Amino acid sequence: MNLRLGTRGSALATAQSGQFADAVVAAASAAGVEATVELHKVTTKGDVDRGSLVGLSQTGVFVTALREALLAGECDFIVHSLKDVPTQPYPGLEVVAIPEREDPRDVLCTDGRSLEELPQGAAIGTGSPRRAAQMLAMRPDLDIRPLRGNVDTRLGRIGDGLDGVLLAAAGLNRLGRAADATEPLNVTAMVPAPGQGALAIEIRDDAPDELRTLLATLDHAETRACVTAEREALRVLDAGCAAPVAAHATVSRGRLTLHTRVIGHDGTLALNERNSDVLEEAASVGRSSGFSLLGRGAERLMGRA
Ligand SMILES: NCc1[nH]cc(CCC(=O)O)c1CC(=O)O
Repeated sequence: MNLRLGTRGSALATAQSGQFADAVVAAASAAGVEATVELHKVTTKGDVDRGSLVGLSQTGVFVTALREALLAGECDFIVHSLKDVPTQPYPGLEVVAIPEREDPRDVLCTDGRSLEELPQGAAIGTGSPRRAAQMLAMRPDLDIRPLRGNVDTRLGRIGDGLDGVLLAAAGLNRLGRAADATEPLNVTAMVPAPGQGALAIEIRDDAPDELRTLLATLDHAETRACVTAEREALRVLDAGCAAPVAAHATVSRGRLTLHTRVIGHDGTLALNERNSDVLEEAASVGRSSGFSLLGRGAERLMGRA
């Protein structure tokens, strides 16, 4: 099989697509099939826009161009950062695998100082309302500044107007920049974004069985259950990647526990919901968490009521 993997051109997208391509070749070889994977570069609107995340009118700007290239037959499959993928299904496409998740945590990157060591009023860059609000809940004195751009650009701002920046551990790890993470933030203080650290592999729904079967071997059931719960909560809350909504599921002894948090923009008010059940009920755990939060006034916190 000679396969074409559609990818964005950013360093992070290229790194994670390249790593996944290697995994596909290895999985094929383990199954006694010879496969090659060639990266096909696609430019997306999200790579061009440089505004703050909050300013984007809709979620999914990073994924639409890739999906169109896949539907047009320019490539055979695509790899997304799951947290950038809108919750509604896309006609004609199918998520065939969700590989094992990377570190789901957010990290603080500074010149070496921990969060505790940063002075009163220190300037922290993030374009994410979820990160901003939870950061302010921990340290109300911090000066949260808007920040966008690729990981390199963001790291470059440390010591250049900013004392620190907030990033996903997964992105740094995939770029081989784990050493730039000064302090990983625990998932209770800084609940991650739904799907953070996970990838979603998409094919056309008329993809050949051989390709479908090969990619499906890279699915990780536990990760799939966790992100199903997280994204179902997000879907019920009708929130996108720019909303101050956090959801993180873990699995222990066959049970899945989902922690969902909706935070007011200044971090002073938050609603938390914890639900757990067997893995098979992942979607219903997410759904009931979302509905409980709506019943408790989540819409007001999200600024919609
Ligand atoms: N919204 C940008 C984005 N989309 C995916 C990642 C990397 C982390 C992941 O794969 O979940 C990042 C960068 C970041 O949030 O620091």
